[in-house]
Amino acid sequence: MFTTKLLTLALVVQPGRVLLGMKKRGFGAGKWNGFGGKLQRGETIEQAAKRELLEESGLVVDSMEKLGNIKFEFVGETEILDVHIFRVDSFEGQPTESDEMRPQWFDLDKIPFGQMWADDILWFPMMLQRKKFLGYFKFQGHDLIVEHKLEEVKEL
Ligand SMILES: Nc1nc(NC2CC2)cc(N2CCN(C3COC3)CC2)n1
Repeated sequence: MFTTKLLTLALVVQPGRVLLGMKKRGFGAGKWNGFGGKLQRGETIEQAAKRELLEESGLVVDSMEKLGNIKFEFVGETEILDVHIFRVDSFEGQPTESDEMRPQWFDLDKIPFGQMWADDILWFPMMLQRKKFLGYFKFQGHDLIVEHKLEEVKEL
């Protein structure tokens, strides 16, 4: 019996660079990632993605597109992480450090995949090319992908 946890992930992309945050605590601490978290009661996934980006980076979304959905399973655990991935192309504000995240811009040819979740190197290129994608990853612990599927789709 699996339970599913809905999570958001927003990647802020400007020409030639992407904004990532160093996660300072909690799940994924010590890794660079986009900005996101859980839904609050009564929130749509889009509303949660915008709220989490604002809370974690200080940025207000002007335009955002849903590009991906990846489900993550961990061997021996019964909770599936259902991550909805958004690309933000325009925003207001300056990236600001929060309790959760320390933001930093990265040139697209210098994305620190070695300090990110192991799945990122596989789907980031699709996100950067604005391709829509569905994925499934099975992890053994936090570092080893034992199984995965990743496909481009016409619509999510
Ligand atoms: N890039 C990336 N990869 C992941 N891989 C799976 C872990 C193996 C998960 C993931 N997120 C799930 C966790 N979420 C935290 C913020 O609140 C919870 C951020 C997005 N983000």
